[in-house]
Amino acid sequence: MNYVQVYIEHNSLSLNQTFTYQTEQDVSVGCRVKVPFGHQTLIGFVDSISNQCDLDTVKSVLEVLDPKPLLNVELLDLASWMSDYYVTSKISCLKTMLPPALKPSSSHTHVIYEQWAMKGNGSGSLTPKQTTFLASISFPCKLSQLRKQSRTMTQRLIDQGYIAIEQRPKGMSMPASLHENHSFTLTSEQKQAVLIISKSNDTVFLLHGVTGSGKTEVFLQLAQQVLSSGKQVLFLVPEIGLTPMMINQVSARFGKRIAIYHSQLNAQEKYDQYRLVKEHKVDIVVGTRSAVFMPFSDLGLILMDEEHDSSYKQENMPRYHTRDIVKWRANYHGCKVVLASATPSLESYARAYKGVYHLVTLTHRISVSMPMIHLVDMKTQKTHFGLSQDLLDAISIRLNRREQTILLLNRRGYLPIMRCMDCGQIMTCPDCGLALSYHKKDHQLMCHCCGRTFPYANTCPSCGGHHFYQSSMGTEKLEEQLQTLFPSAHIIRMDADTTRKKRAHQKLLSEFERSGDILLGTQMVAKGLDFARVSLVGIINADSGLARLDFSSNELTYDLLEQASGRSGRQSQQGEVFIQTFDPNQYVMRCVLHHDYQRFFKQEMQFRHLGMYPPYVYMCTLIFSDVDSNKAMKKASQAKKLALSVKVLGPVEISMRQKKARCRLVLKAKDQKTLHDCVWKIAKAMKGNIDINMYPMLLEE
Ligand SMILES: Nc1ncnc2c1ncn2[C@@H]1O[C@H](COP(=O)(O)OP(=O)(O)OP(=O)(O)O)[C@@H](O)[C@H]1O
Ligand SMILES: [Zn+2]
Repeated sequence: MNYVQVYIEHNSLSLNQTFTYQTEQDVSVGCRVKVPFGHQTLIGFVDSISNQCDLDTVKSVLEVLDPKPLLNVELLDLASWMSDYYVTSKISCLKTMLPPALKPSSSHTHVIYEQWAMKGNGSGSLTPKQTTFLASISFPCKLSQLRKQSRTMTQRLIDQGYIAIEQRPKGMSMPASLHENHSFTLTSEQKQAVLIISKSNDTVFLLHGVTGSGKTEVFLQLAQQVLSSGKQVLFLVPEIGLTPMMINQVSARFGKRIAIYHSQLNAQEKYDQYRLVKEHKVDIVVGTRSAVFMPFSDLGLILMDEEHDSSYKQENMPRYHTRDIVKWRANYHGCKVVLASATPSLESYARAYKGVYHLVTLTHRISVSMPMIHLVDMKTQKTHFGLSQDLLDAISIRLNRREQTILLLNRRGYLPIMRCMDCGQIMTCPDCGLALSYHKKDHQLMCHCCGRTFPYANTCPSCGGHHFYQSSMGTEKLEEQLQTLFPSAHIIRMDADTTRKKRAHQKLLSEFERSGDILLGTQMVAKGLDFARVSLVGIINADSGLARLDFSSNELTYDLLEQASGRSGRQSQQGEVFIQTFDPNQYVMRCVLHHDYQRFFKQEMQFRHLGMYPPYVYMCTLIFSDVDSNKAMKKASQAKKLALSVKVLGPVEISMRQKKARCRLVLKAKDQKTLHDCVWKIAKAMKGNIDINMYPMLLEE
């Protein structure tokens, strides 16, 4: 008889509690089992196994779900480490690591594969007709199309190897022929970077390269070296939808041996990609956050692009940061890590500064200089619908020259705030207490925090008034107004509302590349885009992020402005940027004006030092929630009494979530272990739900 200790996820349990069950079946650590728990049947993971037990009564396992453990030894170890490091339940870590469909079941939609024709290295003689046919094909293209044109000639070219066939899940983007196997001659800076990283004995590198300095090519060359030595490569990107060009480049370079893993895949597609890695059928994985848990067996290199990006931090349980996982896995596999960004996180840059990471820099763009920044002082400018005359003139010039413009407004919807003109009351979400936005197309009010929507009422709930301030605007209104100002311009809007559908990002971006004049949107338009014809970037409301007064507001604003600016003039035209601000002397604006990351870093580090914030201290937030705000406050105060070894801020009441009041404590310590031990002490002593966020990137979410 086997006695197994099983992790179960249940509200009533304290962190990482296990229960003992018995079974006669074969079972190993890490297998999923179905077990009775109270009146319920739950699925748990086996934590350990023994053949003895001193309990009087032991319930039996109902079913062993996996003949072999789903996760290998490395990933099981990683789950234990994560649970300890982030003070979070081990079962949530195990669950996070696995693709949603562990086993394809008939209820899942199956992937449909398509055959693509790729250019092959054929040999042998061809008839003149076949030669003309071959020359007319623009690779890659769907095989079915070629067959329609001539079945026999297509087959002949396949037989002779002039056409190679590749299976791809339907709907997956294919490498554009333009990028086909095309690698650049590296600039001397790029060459130097590749050389340093490949020759050095250090493990973690920070590649700090200004926007448009060609970091991608450095990545690809490093990947190439590692792949030729037979090892695997993990290439992490923040958001797949925004990096179609990057994906094309990687797939064009490395062909079939690539898996692409991200949140827009359905369960079956994820499972397929996961299996490809597990069975070592691919050598390189390009993916977002969750790809960091792929079951590699022989990892040789991890590349993390835009390492500062907040999407690398998971904001629900387990609240991990991809960078931490990357370093853990690199250590396990004995491989190198390259973190890259034009605006590295303060934390990473501070480590590089101290020599913990090896700093490698790219200081120039490939063939143009950095874009020219204009800070537009909105206190003195004449504006039309929130747009300054300077920016409008610059847009007109671009329209006349058939160049492209990107506009950033970091608020979606039509009216971001509904404030009554009679009594001043703001319409708020009853669940969160935060302002509701009006969305004109759907004609409804929406809470951007919880997503709840309400029918539009043109009546103030407090005084019955019918007039609302029209002073602020979101992307939906900006689009409408730009279209009035520039009636013949082709304007494309990209924000959470226009990108709900699968592959919507790609569609909008290729529409922009083909025929767009203006791309406007939220922070999505600031990330990673590389369009040759964009020579103007406008930032409408540059101060909005600074108003938040979070400890990282300056850093996030600097990143956003510098990254957005970086989309302008990347290839041949000299770029220009107009930043609309009410405070052009604020130091973040001054640093962006000169693309001066170093100065930003030094000054911001001083503020962090004075305020005792990361990276000078280790920080954690604890949030206690309850329908009764007094109870939430009481729990927070109890926890505070346990936190003797660290500095504590709060408790303070913060915005509600799901009708529950929330109270927050902020814990800080100079020493990581002190903080870690203190949080564990609280987590063990206080049962029930505490939302623990170790090393948060923001205080307010
Ligand atoms: N050696 C090279 N010669 C010519 N063009 C190059 C070279 N390396 C890169 N490029 C081109 O320069 C442009 C910028 O490169 P890339 O997109 O890699 O920049 P980046 O450093 O990732 O910038 P960002 O941080 O803004 O994303 C791209 O269009 C790329 O194709
Ligand atoms: Zn809400």
